Amino acid sequence: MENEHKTLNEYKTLNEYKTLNEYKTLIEERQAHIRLSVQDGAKYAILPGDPGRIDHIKKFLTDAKELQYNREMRSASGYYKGIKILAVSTGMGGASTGITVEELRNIGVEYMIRIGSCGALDPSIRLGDLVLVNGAVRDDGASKAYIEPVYPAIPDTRLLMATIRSAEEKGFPFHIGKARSHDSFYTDKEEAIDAYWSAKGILGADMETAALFTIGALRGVKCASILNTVVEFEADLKQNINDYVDGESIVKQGEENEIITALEAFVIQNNTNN
Ligand SMILES: O=P(O)(O)O[C@H]1O[C@H](CO)[C@@H](O)[C@H]1O
Ligand SMILES: O=c1cc[nH]c(=O)[nH]1
Repeated sequence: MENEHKTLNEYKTLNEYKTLNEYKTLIEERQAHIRLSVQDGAKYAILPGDPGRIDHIKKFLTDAKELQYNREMRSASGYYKGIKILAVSTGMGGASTGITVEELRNIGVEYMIRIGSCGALDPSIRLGDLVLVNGAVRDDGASKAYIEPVYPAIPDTRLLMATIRSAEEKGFPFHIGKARSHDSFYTDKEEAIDAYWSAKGILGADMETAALFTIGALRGVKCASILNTVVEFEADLKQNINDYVDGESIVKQGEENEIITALEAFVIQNNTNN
């Protein structure tokens, strides 16, 4: 109920609605892609790329329930230390991430943390290490569809700080730095591109963080991104991602670490808000 009213307040209070039907339509109407309505909303959402990761997040939630599964957007909700959490997969890439961010905001989500996977671009980063992203190179198409490339892709400072504090308190291996978000995996230039951004001090590569940060910031949503390293720098990309999908243990541990880091960051944020 708390979240419903937050969103509805952006429009009018209940008394100002012309009819009860108008009010009901607003809270019951499902978003086109995530298929969730204001009634499903929560203040906090954790966003994996992979719909399969929803199962792993649910293990950390009480009263976890599946909500919707449409295209690549699968959702579940539950509670972590008494706080309602939505888990919604974005699918791969900035385009579907942008749609997910917009529709989650429409149902009242105010804080979003991506829990993704990345390939390391920094040679010192090991499998399963977390990258807490403090800025992203906007090499994707979706963020550029919203605003010119000079606009920075950066997380919400306090939410980033909360992720740093929770990873530190848990003793997880992590790095703080920049990521590069891209739209391609198999062009003929990937090695040269990775070498270029590695030399510029970028820590890791993913496909969603830049769109999340850019679109989230433009829409007033507070965002952060935690990436689990599934490929070390200059290692075999296909082999490593296959190992991850097959449940290889170090990267699975990294995934668990990023889920806990995000959930604990929401607890820190929630304590600050209250
Ligand atoms: O594991 P997720 O969160 O999907 O993240 C990474 O994995 C996918 C590519 O294999 C891309 O979506 C990339 O950003
Ligand atoms: O190298 C990688 C590995 C995972 N995800 C990416 O986007 N790039």
